[in-house]
Amino acid sequence: MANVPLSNIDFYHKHDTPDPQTGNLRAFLSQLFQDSEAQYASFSFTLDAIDPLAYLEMCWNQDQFQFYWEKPTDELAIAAGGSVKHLSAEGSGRFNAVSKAIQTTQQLSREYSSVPHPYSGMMFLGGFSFFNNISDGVWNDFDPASFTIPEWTIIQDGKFNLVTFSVELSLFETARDLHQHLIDRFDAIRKSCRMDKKLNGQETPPSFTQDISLSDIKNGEYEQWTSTVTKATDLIADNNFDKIVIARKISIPRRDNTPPTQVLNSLRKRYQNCSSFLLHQGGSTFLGSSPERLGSFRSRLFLTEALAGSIHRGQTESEDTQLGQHLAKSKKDQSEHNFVIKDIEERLIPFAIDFYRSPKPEIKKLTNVQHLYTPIRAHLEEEAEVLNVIGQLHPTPAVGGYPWKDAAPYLDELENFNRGWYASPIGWINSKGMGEFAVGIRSGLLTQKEAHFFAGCGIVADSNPAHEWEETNLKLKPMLSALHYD
Ligand SMILES: C=C(O[C@H]1C=CC=C(C(=O)O)[C@@H]1O)C(=O)O
Repeated sequence: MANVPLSNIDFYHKHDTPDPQTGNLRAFLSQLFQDSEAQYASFSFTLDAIDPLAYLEMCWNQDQFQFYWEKPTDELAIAAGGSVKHLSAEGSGRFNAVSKAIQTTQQLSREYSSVPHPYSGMMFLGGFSFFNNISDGVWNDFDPASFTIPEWTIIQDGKFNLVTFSVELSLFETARDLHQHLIDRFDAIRKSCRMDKKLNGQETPPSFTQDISLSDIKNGEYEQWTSTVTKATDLIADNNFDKIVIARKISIPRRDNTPPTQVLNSLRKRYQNCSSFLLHQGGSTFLGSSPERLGSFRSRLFLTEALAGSIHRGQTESEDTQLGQHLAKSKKDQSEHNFVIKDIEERLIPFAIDFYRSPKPEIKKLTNVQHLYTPIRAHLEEEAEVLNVIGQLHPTPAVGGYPWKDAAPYLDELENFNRGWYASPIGWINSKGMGEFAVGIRSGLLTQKEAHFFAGCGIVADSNPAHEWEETNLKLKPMLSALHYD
């Protein structure tokens, strides 16, 4: 978490560890091996004072699934690694397919926890592609829907830490073998934490600062952008649709050696009210710091939001306030924002018993940009499946268009790249029916050879290409800075 420095790791072997003398765990294990339906199991134990990002950094394994999520203002951080099971799907039915696969896996899973805690138990970590399928080879490591049950998860919830180990039971012959495995995993975490203290005493290898700035990137891309935005406003004037979100992709050869965990460390410090995320699979890393929540859910309560309409931050407090007021009054930004509210509410109707939003947008201030922001709170119907709700909301007009069915066919033609997982739902679900999905914006994809950065903005009837260009530059800044590209 932001207030726990990377170097300040400590870890205690407490009374509730998988100690051979722990009666409850032994009883659970022997029952587990008599349960003919059980195929997976998870084991949660408390930990003291550990920064999940520090642990992930220390045991980073390029060849394995790795995950990180942190929203400092919510005091929640999740680090995870390894893969017990991977669920994937594609096409328009991918949300439903993953939802069903998760339910089936949960029915076959058993859970032990040394403490009753909402974050104990198995987690499903992953996300979805923007479109039903992915046509660009740079996203080869990411399926259109991809969720992993990690081997280990460390969760920091406020000041409380929990570690969970998940296993596939067929890999263990006896309860004793599994018990030994848990002891070994626990000891390995302890040892790694000791090693980390040494590692943190060493100098971090310097990363090569790049001589690439946003003004260099401008070149021919600016002319292309102007013509794309003009085409979009022409299509709006011809009544094809009301709004479309056009994005840019910048691809740069990778010459820096900044570890992804360091990028995340810088993002979580600078963007405390954002969800900083990292998904590493098959050697590629998709990461970012998203200000936009697509949905978070706890039981039947579902929180989502409209986030659209942007302006830069001021140099002084008064300039900043004036800019915020200007944004709140801007007709162009209001219309951009209102399409998002209207569409989210329309899409929630089939799933919600009721929903509420404040009548006027608030201003959400990030380090370099401020947005119009309207939180929306809904109570879902008993039978609503949250991943299907997420699938219905995606893409909101904050990243897609309005009406989406009319704008969608033009997006491919206007943007000259496939979005992959950019602007898609990224997040987690746990065994208690809690979860959160951010919209994967302010993000980048790191492959072995290249870094790809994405940023888009909402185009409405009176959008101006030059202003929108500057807005995308502001939105690119967090990732470019975190990777030393500015
Ligand atoms: C599409 C992006 O931002 C969206 C979220 C907030 C504000 C936006 C805007 O003002 O255009 C965009 O709708 C992006 O950052 O890539």
